Amino acid sequence: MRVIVLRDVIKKYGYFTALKGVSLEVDAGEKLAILGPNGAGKTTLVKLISGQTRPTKGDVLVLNMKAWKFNAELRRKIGFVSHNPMLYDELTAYENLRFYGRLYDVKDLEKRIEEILKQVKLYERRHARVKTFSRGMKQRLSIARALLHDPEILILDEPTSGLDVEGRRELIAYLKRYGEGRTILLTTHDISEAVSLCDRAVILLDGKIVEDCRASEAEERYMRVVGLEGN
Ligand SMILES: Nc1ncnc2c1ncn2[C@@H]1O[C@H](COP(=O)(O)OP(=O)(O)OP(=O)(O)O)[C@@H](O)[C@H]1O
Repeated sequence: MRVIVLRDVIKKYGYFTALKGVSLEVDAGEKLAILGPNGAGKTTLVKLISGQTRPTKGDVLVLNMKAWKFNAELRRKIGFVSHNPMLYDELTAYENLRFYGRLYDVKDLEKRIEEILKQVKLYERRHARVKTFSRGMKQRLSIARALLHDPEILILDEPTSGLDVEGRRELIAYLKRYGEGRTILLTTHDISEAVSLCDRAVILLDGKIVEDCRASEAEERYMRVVGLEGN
């Protein structure tokens, strides 16, 4: 089943065209890496799919619904993690999750929060304010938040940027384990990360998809179309 369909999508910011006619189809359960140099349009693409911005032209359908129309049913089916953890610093880990859980109407919320905090190894720190957390801990909490409502689709926009090697490895391991069975979109500058988490990759260059291949072929394709300096 196709869960994401983009047809001839153009996205302009004023006079600047960030996406120049992108078509893409993603099946349920597929794990897709979105690669490309700075400014290629990766964040714009995932913002369109997660309904944070609307296309200038073309269609963006997620689970057969227009992504940019505010739609509570669709919001509940998507989890989003970006390099900005999007957490409330003054609230504790527990309070942050309770806030989001109520927003998404999560059933058995107390139990679910306890379970997910244990999974990301933050249960012992559940009553500490987020401002006391390291960057890695914040990213683990933002994964917990994105998975709290058990979304079908997980969208990850450079989730490991700013983390050290160990933090990256750990985060990818969590995403592998808890992303199981979901559709995943991952934007990253780290091709080895893409290979480890994803089965398919697209390469964006200057607002267009220039390659669509198996993740295992992504490095060789990237070198061919973008070159080393592009990453
Ligand atoms: N709100 C905006 N207003 C104007 N231009 C924008 C806006 N957002 C993005 N752009 C421009 O659109 C282009 C694509 O940006 P985008 O953030 O999608 O690229 P990216 O591939 O995610 O880049 P990076 O790897 O640096 O995160 C860039 O040239 C950027 O400057």
